[in-house]
Amino acid sequence: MLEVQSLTKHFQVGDTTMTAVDGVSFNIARGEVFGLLGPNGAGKTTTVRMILGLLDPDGGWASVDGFRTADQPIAVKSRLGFVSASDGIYPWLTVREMLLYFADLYGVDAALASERCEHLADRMDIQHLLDRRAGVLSTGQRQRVTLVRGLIHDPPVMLLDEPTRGLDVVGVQTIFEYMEILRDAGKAVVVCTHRLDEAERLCDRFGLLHNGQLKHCGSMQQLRDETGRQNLVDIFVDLIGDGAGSVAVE
Ligand SMILES: Nc1ncnc2c1ncn2[C@@H]1O[C@H](COP(=O)(O)OP(=O)(O)OP(=O)(O)O)[C@@H](O)[C@H]1O
Repeated sequence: MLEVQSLTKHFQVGDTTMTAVDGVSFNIARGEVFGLLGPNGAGKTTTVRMILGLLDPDGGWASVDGFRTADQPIAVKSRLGFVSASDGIYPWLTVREMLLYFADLYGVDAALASERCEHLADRMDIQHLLDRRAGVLSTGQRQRVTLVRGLIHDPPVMLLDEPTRGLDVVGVQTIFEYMEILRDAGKAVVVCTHRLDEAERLCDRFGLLHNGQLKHCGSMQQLRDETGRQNLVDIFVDLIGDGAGSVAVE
């Protein structure tokens, strides 16, 4: 469903060229949750921005549901849902108005959008918030609304960038519930995070990025067999040595 092949991106930093993403390849099937993991600066966000079509790759390609980002950016965007910790909301709209507005931006038929809005509001327990102004929501309520918004156009592929950043224990639990909804719906999901403990519980397969390169890719069992280590923290410690301190393990 999501295919990433030899994606590469260089940046010019002063007089030197640095390679932020270096020939990264992976595939994600329907109903699969893939953790794109790595310490700060590993290249996670740059990879996601190339998949979304926000950044042109210097090499390689990404395709969503058979459509390549570089060739058919609109078709790709309509098939992607994106949720990030820094998502904004429209404070003067009610939650319902905002959700329907986003559905409309994606060209979803009005009757279908209303139906989806009710269904997702039920699943994510925000029915009681639909007629409130988005600007008055608490952080946790806002998070739920943002998660619903990412699904309003029913995309087959979801990208979640640091979805648990800044959330309390209830907020983190919400992400786990959301992930079940995505799995049930057969979405192909990419979760970018440096929270290895959460990733281990959330994801079916993992891609371990370091210095722009995908060093390991596979299920937890495959990674264990490949590295002889039992968990992601130990695998990363081996991979990046002293730099492992920048990977959150709490
Ligand atoms: N626009 C840019 N210009 C120059 N360098 C950049 C640019 N964007 C990213 N980089 C560099 O590319 C590397 C990868 O950055 P990226 O944001 O993809 O990492 P990340 O894995 O998402 O990190 P984090 O977990 O800290 O968000 C970093 O060294 C970063 O400084």
